[in-house]
Amino acid sequence: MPVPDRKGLNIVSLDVKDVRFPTSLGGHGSDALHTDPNYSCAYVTITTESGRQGFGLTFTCGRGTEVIVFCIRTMKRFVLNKNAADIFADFGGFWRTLTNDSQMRWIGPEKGVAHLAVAAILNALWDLWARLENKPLWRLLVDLEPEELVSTIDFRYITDVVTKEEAIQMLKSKRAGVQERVKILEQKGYPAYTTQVGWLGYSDEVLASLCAKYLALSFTHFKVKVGLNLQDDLRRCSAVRKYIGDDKFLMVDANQAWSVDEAIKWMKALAPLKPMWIEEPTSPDDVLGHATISKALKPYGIGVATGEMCANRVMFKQFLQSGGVQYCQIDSARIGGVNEILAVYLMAWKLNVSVCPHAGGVGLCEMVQHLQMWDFASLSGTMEGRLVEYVDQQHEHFVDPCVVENARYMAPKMPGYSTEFIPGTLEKFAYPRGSEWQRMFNEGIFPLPDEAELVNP
Ligand SMILES: C[C@H](O)[C@@H](O)CC(=O)C(=O)O
Ligand SMILES: [Mg+2]
Repeated sequence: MPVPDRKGLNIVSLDVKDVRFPTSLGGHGSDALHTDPNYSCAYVTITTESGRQGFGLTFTCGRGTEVIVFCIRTMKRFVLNKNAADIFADFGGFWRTLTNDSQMRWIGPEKGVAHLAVAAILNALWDLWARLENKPLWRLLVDLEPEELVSTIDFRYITDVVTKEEAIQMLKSKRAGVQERVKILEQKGYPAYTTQVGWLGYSDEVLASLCAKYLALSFTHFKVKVGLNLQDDLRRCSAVRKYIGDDKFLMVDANQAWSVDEAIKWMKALAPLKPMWIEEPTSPDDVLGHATISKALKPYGIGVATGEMCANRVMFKQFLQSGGVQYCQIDSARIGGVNEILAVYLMAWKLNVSVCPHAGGVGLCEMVQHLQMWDFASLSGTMEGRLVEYVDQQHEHFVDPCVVENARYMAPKMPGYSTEFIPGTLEKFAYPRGSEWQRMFNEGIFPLPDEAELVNP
């Protein structure tokens, strides 16, 4: 195991900040249910005795970020004064300590605010580990021996689909071609699709100009938000289909707007526009509902995608087992960090479902590219039927922003998980005291926050 020397790696601080960007002003990121999101995150910085740092975040839509910040502060006790090398040497064991504390698990377990907090902390730890190894995270994952990688995963609740031993065998069977696939990633990157054209708050004119922009950037797959009004959806999706032509791909995303029967009816109406998938047609918890929708839409060639609000590996297991999902959308900031996401990739591969990561949020594009590149190099060995979402927002705030060229993510080169903000970002966008927020309050662009938010230092 490439576990760093323990010297200097005692964790001496865990800092967390509420960071918000005023994206609702332009309708960026808007969908049927999140009509005015301010793209935000709880941003964690972990520092060791020797001054080494790891940065991690979980994505939110504005209000409520302070709740996650509080939860992360409560969880500090599980991290402070631990030695980072000890954590990495038994990452699976540490994962259980963090997610299954006998008192805190009552507010989860492994779901909701508690799990979002866990994700931010674990993302910071994985970033720290990759930095200590002087590798981008995807290379750290690829270079771990199958036994080492698998030791980071908690297999409790999923052994009926995949066991530790089976996972090791799956990874070993792919070892032979790993270096060739790494070269392919370094030379050609990984295919992306764009959601930027179709936020629900965008006017028809903006949608038209963005279609032209992303076509010129060589994108072949375009996702459009739907679900508020069928006539509007028909008009917007017809326009996009007209702009992109029949040889490109259209995906639609309802962000949980419908009941099961409504989803089927609505999608039958959109079927002539040939959407490749309907994303989050109904409640993210309704496994059997998704299976019903998948079955009903199969004859129309429409698959079902979900995962960005899937609570944990157990829910993913059921979606994958039930035939409720044809495109599995892992999210780097919702479930329990890389450790739990690896479990989902293993189950999806075994159950023959393509993983197409969700990335509509702050820093998600930066993170999920690493995970999907690991999948190509070490597990699935294929890019067939797989794409990583790309939204062109907030990249300028990252020290190592994702780079998308010719509609492909270029392989990250800098050490870490690409999660560190540039210094000015916290000064400007920490909520509510950042200079940009102060300016917007003074100018009346946003109301002063209420008491709950003000208690956040
Ligand atoms: C609120 C977010 O922008 C959400 O709409 C993102 C999403 O559903 C996606 O990227 O997919
Ligand atoms: Mg979505």
